[in-house]
Amino acid sequence: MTGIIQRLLLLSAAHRWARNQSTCAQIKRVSIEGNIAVGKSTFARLLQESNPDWEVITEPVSKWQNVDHETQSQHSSSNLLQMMYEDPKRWSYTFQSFSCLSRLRTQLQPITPMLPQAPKGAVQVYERSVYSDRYVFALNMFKLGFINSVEWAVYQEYHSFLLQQFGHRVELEGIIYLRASPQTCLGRLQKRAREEEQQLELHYLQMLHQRHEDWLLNRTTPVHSAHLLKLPVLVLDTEGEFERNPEVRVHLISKVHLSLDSLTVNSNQKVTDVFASPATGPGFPLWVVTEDHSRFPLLLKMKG
Ligand SMILES: Nc1ncnc2c1ncn2[C@@H]1O[C@H](COP(=O)(O)OP(=O)(O)OP(=O)(O)O)[C@@H](O)[C@H]1O
Ligand SMILES: Nc1nc(=O)c2ncn([C@H]3C[C@H](O)[C@@H](CO)O3)c2[nH]1
Repeated sequence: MTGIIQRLLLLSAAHRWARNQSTCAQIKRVSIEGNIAVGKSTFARLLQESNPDWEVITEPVSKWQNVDHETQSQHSSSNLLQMMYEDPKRWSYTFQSFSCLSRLRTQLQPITPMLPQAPKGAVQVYERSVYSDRYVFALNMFKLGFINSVEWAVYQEYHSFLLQQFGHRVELEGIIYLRASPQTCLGRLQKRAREEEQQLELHYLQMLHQRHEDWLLNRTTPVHSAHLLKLPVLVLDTEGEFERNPEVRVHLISKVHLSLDSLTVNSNQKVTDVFASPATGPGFPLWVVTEDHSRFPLLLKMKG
């Protein structure tokens, strides 16, 4: 009984909190998009270094390189990224299902507890998103004939369904598009020399470049949510060296700051539940769930 009363009190306090100063309304979520090897990870690292308060979430590449499975009761691990590049017709659909799932999982992760207290505003930066999964890569694999029309229909159906179900939880407030020519990306890809990418040709990067241009610049790619249509896109020219050139770096990072300042964030959500943190150790003991199923740490200043 005491438990129920405590829960009700907490819920009502959480409602007050949500009305007054919704933490979720202060978090800006952006994804960094761009061609293979354009410099997303590098730029994400530089953003993190200049904004230690931000939460930068990298692309789950290692998950794709190590898919655990059982073969005749033996534990095994396979490199799906490599399999997809070696035999795209056989593995592209499997790859897109898995990459989409892993991106969804990443975007649904609870925020780090200290993020809402970031003095200059809470920002989450994702390296790619469930959106590029569909409107760049899966679409490209379909156009190349590596995903057939049935697979494409199935992928689109569950992608739309998942996005509809998770609603605001997977929405972004903006996109940073790192833009460079496919030739430049090929040069960086060769310099990085990731083993699985050795066979990649300029033509593939040219196609991916066009998918990015159509989605983010020309806005001619049909998208399936009104939110995406309105999403602000910051285009950064990354043709030049920014890794070692501090002037270019500062210029690009200040552009990100400027555009983040102008972004509006997601609207206040009603609190529907409150729960104790499952994690041990320091952090926030209480979390709230909002009507769109998002979870946020409860930052309450309880009166008297
Ligand atoms: N502006 C730049 N100028 C020159 N080299 C760069 C620049 N940005 C990144 N690089 C180099 O290019 C290579 C690829 O960069 P990075 O791994 O950041 O690309 P990415 O976009 O994250 O790749 P992926 O699409 O595979 O995730 C790295 O060797 C990096 O050091
Ligand atoms: N087919 C396919 N679909 C995706 O959604 C996707 N996302 C990333 N990649 C490839 C690009 C880099 O080689 C490597 C790391 O970004 O993984 C993808 N490939």
